[in-house]
Amino acid sequence: MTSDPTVQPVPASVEHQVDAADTTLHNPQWAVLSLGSNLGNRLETLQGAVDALEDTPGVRIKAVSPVYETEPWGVEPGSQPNYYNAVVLLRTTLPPSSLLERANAVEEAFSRTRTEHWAARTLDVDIVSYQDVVSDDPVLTLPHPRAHERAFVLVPWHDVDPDAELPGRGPVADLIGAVGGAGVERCEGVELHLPE
Ligand SMILES: Nc1ncnc2c1ncn2[C@@H]1O[C@H](COP(=O)(O)OP(=O)(O)OP(=O)(O)O)[C@@H](O)[C@H]1O
Ligand SMILES: Nc1nc2c(c(=O)[nH]1)N=C(CO)CN2
Repeated sequence: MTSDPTVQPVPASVEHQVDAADTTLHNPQWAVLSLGSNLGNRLETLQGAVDALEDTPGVRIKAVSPVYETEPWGVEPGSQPNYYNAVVLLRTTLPPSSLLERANAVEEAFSRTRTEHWAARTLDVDIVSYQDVVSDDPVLTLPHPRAHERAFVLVPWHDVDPDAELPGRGPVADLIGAVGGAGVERCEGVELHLPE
């Protein structure tokens, strides 16, 4: 025990937070991100997003999926251009909130503007899952609350991790069986690359 009167006792809640951050720092966690673009040069934008994510301290991309051309989900058919979609698997020492901040910063770097819900966009970066974390916080819901019904997420994820499971929802392969693969076409001859 210190007798220094300027030293205040650290509340147990803060100690737990510091311990949790320390554990994350020494134990990189798996996260799955979904990338989408349906405005501008879609391929260039997705490649730029991969590069920017890989350039993030505390983030290492382990796999990048094939690129799919996909029909816009959740909006009137024909009301928006088709998307290019892909999924990246990464290991990260960032906590989920910092990974979301970085994802939002990468979107903004590609001139993403927020207009109405599910509007066309230059770039969308969603956190599909972060290890086995389950949270209903609206600022960061984990896993992503609509991932299980989106073939444009499930199909590329399954390509890079055939045994993947969506926490609370089950194997990705089974979820694909349930939603089907309609409106999701592999772009032959088009690839995203991990920076050297
Ligand atoms: N898992 C998540 N990944 C990314 N954003 C999330 C997540 N959970 C909650 N959000 C919140 O959702 C807000 C809106 O995100 P965004 O504008 O990208 O939605 P959207 O892409 O149009 O729709 P959707 O969420 O259905 O993909 C973000 O500001 C973020 O705080
Ligand atoms: N095909 C497709 N449809 C979407 C997408 C997307 O990335 N791909 N993103 C949305 C909002 O996140 C809404 N609809």
